[in-house]
Amino acid sequence: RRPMADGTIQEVVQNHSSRVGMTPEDLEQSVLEHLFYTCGKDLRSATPLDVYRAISHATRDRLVHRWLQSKRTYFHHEAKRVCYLSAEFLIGRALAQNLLNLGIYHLAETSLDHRGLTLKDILEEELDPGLGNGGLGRLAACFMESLATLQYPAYGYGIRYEFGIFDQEIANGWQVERGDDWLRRGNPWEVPRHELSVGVNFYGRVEARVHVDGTKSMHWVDTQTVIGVPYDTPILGYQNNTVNTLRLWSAKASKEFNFSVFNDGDYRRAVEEKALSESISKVLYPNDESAEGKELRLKQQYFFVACSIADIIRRHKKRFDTLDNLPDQIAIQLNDTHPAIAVAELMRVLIDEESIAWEKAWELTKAATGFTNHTLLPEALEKWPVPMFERLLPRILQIIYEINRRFLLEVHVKWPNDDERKRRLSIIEEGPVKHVRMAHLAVVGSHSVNGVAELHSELVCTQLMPDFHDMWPQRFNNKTNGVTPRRWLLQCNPDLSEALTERISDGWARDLSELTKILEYKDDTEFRAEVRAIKRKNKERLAKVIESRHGFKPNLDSIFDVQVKRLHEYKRQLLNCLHIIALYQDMKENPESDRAPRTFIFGGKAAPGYMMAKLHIKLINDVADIINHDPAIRDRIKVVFLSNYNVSLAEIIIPGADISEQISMAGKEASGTGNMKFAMNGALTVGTLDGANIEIREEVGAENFFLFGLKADEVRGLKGSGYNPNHYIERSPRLRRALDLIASGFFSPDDPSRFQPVVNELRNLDTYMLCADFDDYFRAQFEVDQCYRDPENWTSKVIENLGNIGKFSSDRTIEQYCKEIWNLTPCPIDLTESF
Ligand SMILES: [N-]=[N+]=N[C@]1([C@H](N)O)O[C@H](CO)[C@@H](O)[C@H](O)[C@H]1O
Repeated sequence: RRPMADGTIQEVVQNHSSRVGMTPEDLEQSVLEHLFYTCGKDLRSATPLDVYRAISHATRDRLVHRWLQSKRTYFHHEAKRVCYLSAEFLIGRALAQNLLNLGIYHLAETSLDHRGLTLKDILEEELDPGLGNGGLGRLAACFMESLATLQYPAYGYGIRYEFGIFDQEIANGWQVERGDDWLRRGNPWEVPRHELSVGVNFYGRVEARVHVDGTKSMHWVDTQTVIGVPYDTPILGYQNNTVNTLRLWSAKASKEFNFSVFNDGDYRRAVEEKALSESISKVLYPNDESAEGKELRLKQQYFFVACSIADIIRRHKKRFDTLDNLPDQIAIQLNDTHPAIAVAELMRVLIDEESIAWEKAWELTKAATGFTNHTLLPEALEKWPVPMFERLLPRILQIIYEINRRFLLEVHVKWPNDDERKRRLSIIEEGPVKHVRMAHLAVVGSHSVNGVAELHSELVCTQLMPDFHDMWPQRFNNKTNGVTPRRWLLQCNPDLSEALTERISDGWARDLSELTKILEYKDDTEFRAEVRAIKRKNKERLAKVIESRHGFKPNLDSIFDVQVKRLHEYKRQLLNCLHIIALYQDMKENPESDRAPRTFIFGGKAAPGYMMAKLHIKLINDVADIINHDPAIRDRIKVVFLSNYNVSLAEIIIPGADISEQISMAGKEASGTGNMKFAMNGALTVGTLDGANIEIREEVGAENFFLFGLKADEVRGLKGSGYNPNHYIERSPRLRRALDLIASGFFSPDDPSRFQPVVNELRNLDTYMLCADFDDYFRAQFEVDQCYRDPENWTSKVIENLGNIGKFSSDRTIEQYCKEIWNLTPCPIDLTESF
């Protein structure tokens, strides 16, 4: 507390050197002090988990003053901030990333080493916060890190699930789900903010009150309240002073026990009510790209949205005594339809709680809100039954109806006699049971609607929402995804990062477009040799994981051919499996055939209720079993399914890959982000012209990308003209033979008809056109083989990918969002500034 000239007392964030000193000794001292005071242990009795907690707290000590200063700076400078609302944040482990972004990774390594401890081992003690399903959740995490690195004021808002995405075990080739109790060891990276808890209403009814001045107001009464308790996680910028906040809401019963119920001796109901309300943030729904219709899911969505909107308005009113400038101070981004109810909730708060007129409230809501669509899959588009909405959120439904009434009036003005168009556009889907279309609510309530890659954004306009595009073409835009180079290169591939920094300095870590400078070394033999040596070392690390889990050491000279992503038929893991079987049959027939050895590596979870995807996992494992134990094949083909694919495993697999499989049916994968991470780590892509593959190929050069398959318009054309898979099976002996082998039960001697459903789907429907793309895929894979056996040619392609991948940094994506949707400007943090 410093007395100022004008007599006022100023608060300055102090940092006492011993506590946050940046020398190895200081850090070592802090770790020992936390071991003692925080964990109640000394070095002799400390477990690796204790050391992990101690160094995590010591690291946290070194960011807290930045965190506080960031908040104060934004408040003081009235900085506009983005609030990224997402039901998923797949943030991965925090310690290594935070040490790196604080610039003290090596310091930590040294100070632990000094005590005979290995940072690498300690890092393994951290459990992955699996608060997401896949790409959408990880994208939100990459975005938060880029926002902080680019010094933009930002809040991430989501749910603090007690159980994240399930842990996947493979038992006898089948996926088995285990609860992911990720908090069982505590979490040093979160800070509860009980004082900012919010009450959220459910159920009840709405009553209208007419006031003496004739005005009417709506009141949502007899509700059941659940408390949302915020837990804050710091999001550090890369080597700057910015620390933004990820605020995740946890549900708590509003009152411990409903004593009146309790006193009536209905103990069970008392406990049930408590458990019921706290079940809201209990578990993440494990569906990727398929809408979950359960009432608890709608409760989860409204819960975190209502908490977040209340928090946003509370903070705004603390600074301003008007809400008129809300859109100048806040940008709200809806990460898919999961938080779309925010449009109606913001309206409710502005009208019912802030007494703002409907029209004004609507202008504020639209101006403040943006919506991102991440998928075209019809089954992923969320719509909720009106009766469920009525029961759970009666006031919100009323507001949605009024939004829709006014919207359809706007449609009527433009297309007076087009009832069919009104029916298509309506937020309410007519039918025996009416439904609320959440994507429609999001578009109507937003000033911006974007897709996540050029092709996808185009298909959003032409396929998914043509009527809305007709209505508001100016709202639709594209923001091609990106990934943070801090986690997905600097952290997961330190050797390659060093080789780059040695030659082009470390500017690339902040601005990935600087990677083009490495192209000057394309013909540099030393660099080329280093690129190969680094890949081999990373393959070795991956091979160790495979050996420890599957008991065999993959051949490091083999092509590490990797497909890791959620299991979904449109991602076509089955096509990859068909190629493996065809290759196997070829090798059996021509044992002398001279092909490069391959290690096929799969990983990915299937939604627990998605039986076909689970059957594909079983097929891959059964095929692996047969081929891996076939003496005729030796190690020329090895197949492995690595269980429990998550962010941490990806950080080991991706740097060790030679081939990145991005083989979805064109028009189905909105973007993909794994494709970007692989190319950034020196893998070459085998892919279709789908999602961001198209832009990756444009950037790295067609000659450095193994392309195959039908284009999106060809897929639509063929489907339109009655696609018949048999037409392709008859013309492809390899494909037919592979299908016959599966159908024969060769890979499932214990249950010969196990995979009949897989073969039937391909022969009768082939929804994702594997048969149409099979031969071309086989051809592309043959090109991979040929190229791999020419290491100089391969290395050139790898360097071309590395040098031209800069576009796919989430920094570029975030800059575009900030300039074109959120109208945000950076707000650097000065630690000496006092307020
Ligand atoms: N939901 N969803 N969509 C996805 C992914 N499955 O999470 O979002 C990702 C992030 O936008 C996309 O990369 C991916 O193509 C798309 O399928």
